[in-house]
Amino acid sequence: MSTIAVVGAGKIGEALLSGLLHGGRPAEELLFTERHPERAAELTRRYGVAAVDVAEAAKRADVLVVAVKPQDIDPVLDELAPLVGPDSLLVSLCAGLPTALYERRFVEGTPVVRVMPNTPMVVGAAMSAVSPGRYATREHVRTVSELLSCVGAVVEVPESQQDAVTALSGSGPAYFFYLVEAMIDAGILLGLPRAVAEQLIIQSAVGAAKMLAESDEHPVILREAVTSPAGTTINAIRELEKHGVRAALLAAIEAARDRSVELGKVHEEPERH
Ligand SMILES: NC(=O)C1=CN([C@@H]2O[C@H](COP(=O)(O)OP(=O)(O)OC[C@H]3O[C@@H](n4cnc5c(N)ncnc54)[C@H](OP(=O)(O)O)[C@@H]3O)[C@@H](O)[C@H]2O)C=CC1
Ligand SMILES: O=C(O)[C@@H]1CCC=N1
Repeated sequence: MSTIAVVGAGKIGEALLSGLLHGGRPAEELLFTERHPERAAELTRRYGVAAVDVAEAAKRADVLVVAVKPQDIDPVLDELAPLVGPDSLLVSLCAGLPTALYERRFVEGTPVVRVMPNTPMVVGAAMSAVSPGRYATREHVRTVSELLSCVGAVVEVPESQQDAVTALSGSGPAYFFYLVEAMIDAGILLGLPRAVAEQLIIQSAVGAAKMLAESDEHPVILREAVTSPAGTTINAIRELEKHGVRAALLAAIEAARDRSVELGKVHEEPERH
């Protein structure tokens, strides 16, 4: 039995707890820390997982998952520093923060694995990318990858690619939700009842995602199969091109990557003496 503690059970921390429970991990093997007692009580009621303080989390957990906002990391590092060491295993889900930041603040040799997951972990369909820090061994990477494989797919990438991964799959679900939201609005514009528009678009999204995942065809081929000569789809595609939607996506994802880099830079600090 191994215990996993999530430090900061907000959106992604809760998604991880919920996904692990959904994947069959017993509640007794999970812990979390939260700074608002009402939020902690609500999560314990909802999931049957115990809320503890950071000291207890560090003492009892085999894997400590840090899931606070990058802007909130400093006090968490200060709290964790005297409690962790080479026998611990730290997992950071924080966008932009390099493993080197943790390594600088912790006892030398403390293993850290950087992970960029995404919220579909609540339904066992996450995409998580893992990168070992300087002191993380293959065994540490295996432990973290096995843990995450209970809540979706896992890929290992060099840490230098994590800002791009964050922009692509970390934020990725938001782009799809945004697209779905806009397409539902289009249904309203065309006079459909909202409930009908929602059903049409969500089922089309699920169907398209299933085809992307299950067929061997490239997305271009799948799109071409919908685009009949002189038909309806090509008229829509022409408008998408005219409005620069492809360029907008490239720029949007580049901006997300830049923000991830920036979040890491804010924490680029000189060695503490
Ligand atoms: N949301 C997402 O889809 C993804 C998020 N991430 C990363 O996960 C991290 C969390 O993001 P997200 O879940 O969206 O953010 P949230 O703000 O929802 O969650 C962060 C949680 O940490 C709590 N917290 C802050 N400081 C402490 C502390 N000292 N001790 C205990 N708990 C604390 C916050 O409490 P409070 O409410 O008081 O602030 C909050 O509940 C970020 O670093 C983000 O980059 C990574 C991949 C995807
Ligand atoms: O928006 C964010 O900063 C986080 C990281 C990836 C997804 N959500």
